[in-house]
Amino acid sequence: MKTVKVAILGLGTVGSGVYKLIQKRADVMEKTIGAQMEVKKILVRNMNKKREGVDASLLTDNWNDIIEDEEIQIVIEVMGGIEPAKTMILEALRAGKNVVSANKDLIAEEGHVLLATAEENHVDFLFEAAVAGAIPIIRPMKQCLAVNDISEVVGIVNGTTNYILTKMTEEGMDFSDALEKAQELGFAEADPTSDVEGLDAGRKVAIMASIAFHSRVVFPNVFTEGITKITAKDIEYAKEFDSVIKLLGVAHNTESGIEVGVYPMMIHKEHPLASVRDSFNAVFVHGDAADDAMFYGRGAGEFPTASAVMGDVIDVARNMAYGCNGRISCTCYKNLPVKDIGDVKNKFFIRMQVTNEPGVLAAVAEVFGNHKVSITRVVQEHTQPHQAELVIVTESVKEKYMKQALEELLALPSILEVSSIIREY
Ligand SMILES: NC(=O)C1=CN([C@@H]2O[C@H](COP(=O)(O)OP(=O)(O)OC[C@H]3O[C@@H](n4cnc5c(N)ncnc54)[C@H](OP(=O)(O)O)[C@@H]3O)[C@@H](O)[C@H]2O)C=CC1
Ligand SMILES: N[C@@H](CC=O)C(=O)O
Repeated sequence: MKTVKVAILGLGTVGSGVYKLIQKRADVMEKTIGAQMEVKKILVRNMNKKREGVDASLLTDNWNDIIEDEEIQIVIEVMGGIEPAKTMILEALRAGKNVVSANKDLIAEEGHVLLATAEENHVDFLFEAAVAGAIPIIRPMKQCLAVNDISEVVGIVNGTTNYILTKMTEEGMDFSDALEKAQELGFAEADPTSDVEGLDAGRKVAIMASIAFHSRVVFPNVFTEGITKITAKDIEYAKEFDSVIKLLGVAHNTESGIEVGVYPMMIHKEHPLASVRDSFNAVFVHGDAADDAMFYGRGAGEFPTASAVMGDVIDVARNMAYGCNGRISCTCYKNLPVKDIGDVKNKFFIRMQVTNEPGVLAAVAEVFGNHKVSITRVVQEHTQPHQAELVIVTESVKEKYMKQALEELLALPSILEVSSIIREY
């Protein structure tokens, strides 16, 4: 019986899940891949950390123990960050080792370099776990939907923020308490700023857009706005409007270029994405042949993420059995422009504090009118003796016109504060 020998880089949330799944599924590996699977080495940073249930003899903090070991055929990179992960992956690929990675930070910036290196060396570089945890989305877009002209990919792709928004909406939980809980549950990144500021979702949207539209979209192309400014009051208004607030990653392939962004959006409660709760993720894809397809599941955490990683590892091992590694390569054969956010159209919910006097509403409407912004809904609430809260909902308008209108509004003496600006889906 053959043995496929693997190395795991990182033994944190995801690495531990991968290690445990390899042990747990040992009995079926023979039937699944026609070989046994053995973890030969595990790279960690801190050799003194206590690691329950792990054979200590496998641990190393020396990369040479892995790269120089010719028996290791698959490297599973689950340590995260740009460096040293990038150098290690490139060295592994050049040494003829297949690589599986969950590292969206790196792939969203340098995926094309890693894929090209894999291709040159006839090995696999797979990364299903980098987007939406357990949900199969990379492979379905690359393979099952390959014949489609995909025009839209929209989704909830960050488990931490979806968990926080769910807890704030359903239990009135405080933002920081909900974040702490998400960290305890292993959903959050090492630096949770990536989650709450929309950067993590932005990286995933860049990866999905590149695959969906066959054109390279990198993280710096993605406009990102997080959920840190969302208040209990905004959530209350969303409920009043029969909606919920979700952090959405949105990518469209339009005639004038690719639109990519991540922002909190009010979405009507009847929409399927509105019922995606806790750390669950969901992605909608629209293709010209398939029409609408939706993918739903756990987007973060130890086993959901390890499940996706292991799917790739098993694929690599199967390819090894048939000698066909390196057959799935980069599919970015177009060079489409990515639009500036200013040229992207959205509907807006704007909540502001104004002086409570005649003519304020008319002045606000005039400013919006001057900048091509049409108003669809107005709610006004008297909050203090001489102050009111004014909520305006707009029609779809280019972001640059909304920006200009807001700048002009803020110069009006009757506008005391613009408290929230949230897009509507
Ligand atoms: N957590 C999740 O739900 C998901 C995570 N991912 C991605 O998976 C990857 C891993 O995430 P996660 O498991 O949460 O991260 P953790 O922070 O829990 O674990 C990181 C692991 O990598 C090791 N490590 C980090 N830097 C080095 C280094 N320079 N040399 C050697 N070892 C190193 C750490 O070692 P030590 O233990 O010694 O500190 C640790 O074991 C990231 O790319 C992340 O974005 C993707 C989808 C979901
Ligand atoms: N921090 C990420 C982990 C998975 O990618 C998230 O919360 O979704």
